[in-house]
Amino acid sequence: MLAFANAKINLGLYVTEKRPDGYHNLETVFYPVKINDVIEITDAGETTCQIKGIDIPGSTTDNICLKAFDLLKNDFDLPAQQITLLKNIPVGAGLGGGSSDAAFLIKLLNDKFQLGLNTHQMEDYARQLGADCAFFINNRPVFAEGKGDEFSEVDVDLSGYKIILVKPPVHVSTADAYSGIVPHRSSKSLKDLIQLPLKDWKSNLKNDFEDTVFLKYPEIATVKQALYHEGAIFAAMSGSGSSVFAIFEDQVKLPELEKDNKVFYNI
Ligand SMILES: C[C@](O)(CO)[C@H](O)COP(=O)(O)OP(=O)(O)OC[C@H]1O[C@@H](n2ccc(N)nc2=O)[C@H](O)[C@@H]1O
Ligand SMILES: Nc1ncnc2c1ncn2[C@@H]1O[C@H](COP(=O)(O)OP(=O)(O)OP(=O)(O)O)[C@@H](O)[C@H]1O
Repeated sequence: MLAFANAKINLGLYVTEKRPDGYHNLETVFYPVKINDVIEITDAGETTCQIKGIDIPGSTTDNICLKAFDLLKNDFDLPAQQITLLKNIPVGAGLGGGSSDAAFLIKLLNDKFQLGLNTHQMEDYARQLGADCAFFINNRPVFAEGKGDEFSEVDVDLSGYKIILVKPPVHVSTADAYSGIVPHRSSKSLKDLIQLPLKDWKSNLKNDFEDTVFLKYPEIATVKQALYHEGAIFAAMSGSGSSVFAIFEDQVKLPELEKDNKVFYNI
């Protein structure tokens, strides 16, 4: 069986306070985008994970897909599986790639072995694997708070626009990015700001990681400026970086940006 695990971007991201458990509370809107990893599971003599496509730093045995499998195996009698992952989502890019793989594997195992888990039960398993993971179970635009895994409805539809994503050749560690942040409560809730017309997002929506990450990696700020120069209605770094997305009215070609970065069109 196969699953196509898409990525996400963050429309606004406010880090509001440090939690006693060392994590941070935040406000963000998760929005799914069409850059997909492909996950295949087949019955096997032992459970292993084989990775193709983009290289993932670290050992294959540390892959989050194996953590997801082991989590469900603790509660269900699952036969060994060969997990094959075709990695297309840039790694360490603020796109939730690993979290998405884990969430889609949970959904795949639920379907293949008819575990009978509903959306909320799968979200509870996903929460144990990462702060970004639970979003990918329902996989629809949503307002998120808490660690990023407490959801409420939001009405955002960008299907009439062209979304471009630019990945500079920079890997940003999420933990490092959070360690550089001074949490603060924003004067207006993102729940209200996100309802503004798209043309007003540039002056109202912010990603709190940009201030510190741009200082350390100015090439990411340069990409954002270039996207606005090319006519983007809204552009921002996604998550803790390093990728930058931009929303355009119409198709664009970005030959200058393609020279130094990986560019994904119309995601
Ligand atoms: C930056 C975002 O991408 C925004 O969507 C997410 O908050 C990151 O989520 P994630 O990559 O799934 O993060 P995890 O793998 O759960 O945590 C990685 C590290 O990031 C920090 N972390 C993560 C999420 C959060 N709400 N507060 C944190 O402080 C912690 O140091 C944690 O050890
Ligand atoms: N299947 C996987 N795909 C990508 N990274 C994985 C995977 N399994 C484990 N990892 C580890 O998780 C780290 C974070 O990867 P990921 O691509 O999720 O970062 P990200 O896109 O910045 O995510 P986020 O937006 O949640 O910060 C990687 O550096 C890698 O070492």
